[in-house]
Amino acid sequence: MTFQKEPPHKHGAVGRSAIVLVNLGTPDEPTRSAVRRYLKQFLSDPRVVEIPRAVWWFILNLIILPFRSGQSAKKYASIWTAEGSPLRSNTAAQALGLRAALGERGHEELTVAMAMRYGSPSLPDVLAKLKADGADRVLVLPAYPQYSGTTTGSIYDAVFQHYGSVRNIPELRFVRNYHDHEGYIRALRDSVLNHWEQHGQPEKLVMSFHGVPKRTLMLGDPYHCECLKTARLLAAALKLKPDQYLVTFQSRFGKAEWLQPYTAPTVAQLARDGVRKLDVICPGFTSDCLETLEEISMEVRHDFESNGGREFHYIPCLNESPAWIAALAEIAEQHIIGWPTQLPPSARELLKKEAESGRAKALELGAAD
Ligand SMILES: C=CC1=C(C)c2cc3[nH]c(cc4nc(cc5[nH]c(cc1n2)c(C)c5CCC(=O)O)C(CCC(=O)O)=C4C)c(C)c3C=C
Ligand SMILES: [Fe+2]
Ligand SMILES: [Fe+2]
Repeated sequence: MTFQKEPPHKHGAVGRSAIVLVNLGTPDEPTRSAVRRYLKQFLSDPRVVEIPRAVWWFILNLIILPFRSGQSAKKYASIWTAEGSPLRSNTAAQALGLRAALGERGHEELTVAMAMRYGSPSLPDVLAKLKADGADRVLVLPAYPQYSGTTTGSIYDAVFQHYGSVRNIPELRFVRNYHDHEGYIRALRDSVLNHWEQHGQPEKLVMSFHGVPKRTLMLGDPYHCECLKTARLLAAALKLKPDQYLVTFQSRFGKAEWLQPYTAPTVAQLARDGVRKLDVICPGFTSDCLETLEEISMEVRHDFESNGGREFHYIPCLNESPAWIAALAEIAEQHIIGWPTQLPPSARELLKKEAESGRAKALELGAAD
């Protein structure tokens, strides 16, 4: 093992605190080659696909990547905006919002950055930049409310792996989940109630979560359980009776059985059973992305309408909603207990001097990236 080279530790150097909001990641462009690069990194993660490496290498490189890259690129093109991939721009906006919210709560010393597990800005690059800018306390905040080894667990892996070659490791803290956090449930409830104020209440509310292979549930992954708890709490907050809502799982990948019931066939069946007005919300996604904007709001909408459904509404993700940013700030605050809130006077002096010597930009790192 060789460790990364660092300048000698400066006596009395000022430590800073940082939060990294980490999301899944997304391609850099909606093109076949960029999607291929992204899918290759994503689907080579042993946390995501638990098949013996040698077997998977052939399936991935000879079947999945050649066929899926082009198909997925077309889907990405259908949701791309002037700001790029919605997942990335939404996560960046959340990081900026979180920085502002924490500032208002008196945490002037905190830096907030966003990073992606796959693609850019890459988690190792962001962690290295934070360290270079003097952060010696880092809170890793995954963008996933429900813990799964396939998502949250994989972010932890990438963090551990990065610091495996660092000599002077910062203090690390991790958010594990917030599927039952009051602020998160409140933000979801407000978003549904606002929607109903404008569009009226539907006959049924479908809560659609991203699926995982059923096998991972049997092998101890708590994800399924946490999704069901979120759904129960949201239903209670909305005072819904059991026959007014359903929990489903979307985005099945591959041939194996995934968590059931599957979203698309369930919605089609509801339409055939005579449901005319339906709302779908995706509480497991905190940012709108391909899986919500294309799969739910386009494909599943089509499945509903072509089976006799009349009125389909997709309720957007929390994205930058003020209630969600406030909840994120609460979640972060609950994990940084004991960290200094204010910059010590000596640090203010130092920042001033560094600003004068033109290094201010480097210290003002983070969300602006
Ligand atoms: C919200 C939690 C998520 C879980 C759990 C999850 C598991 C999981 N996903 C795949 C395969 C794919 N997912 C893809 C996109 C995608 N997945 C999530 C979130 C979770 N995935 C998000 C937010 C996104 C959207 C990314 C974006 O750029 O907008 C894709 C890529 C798109 C496609 O080609 O369909 C794949 C592939 C597996 C195998 C898995 C669990 C084992
Ligand atoms: Fe996924
Ligand atoms: Fe999908």
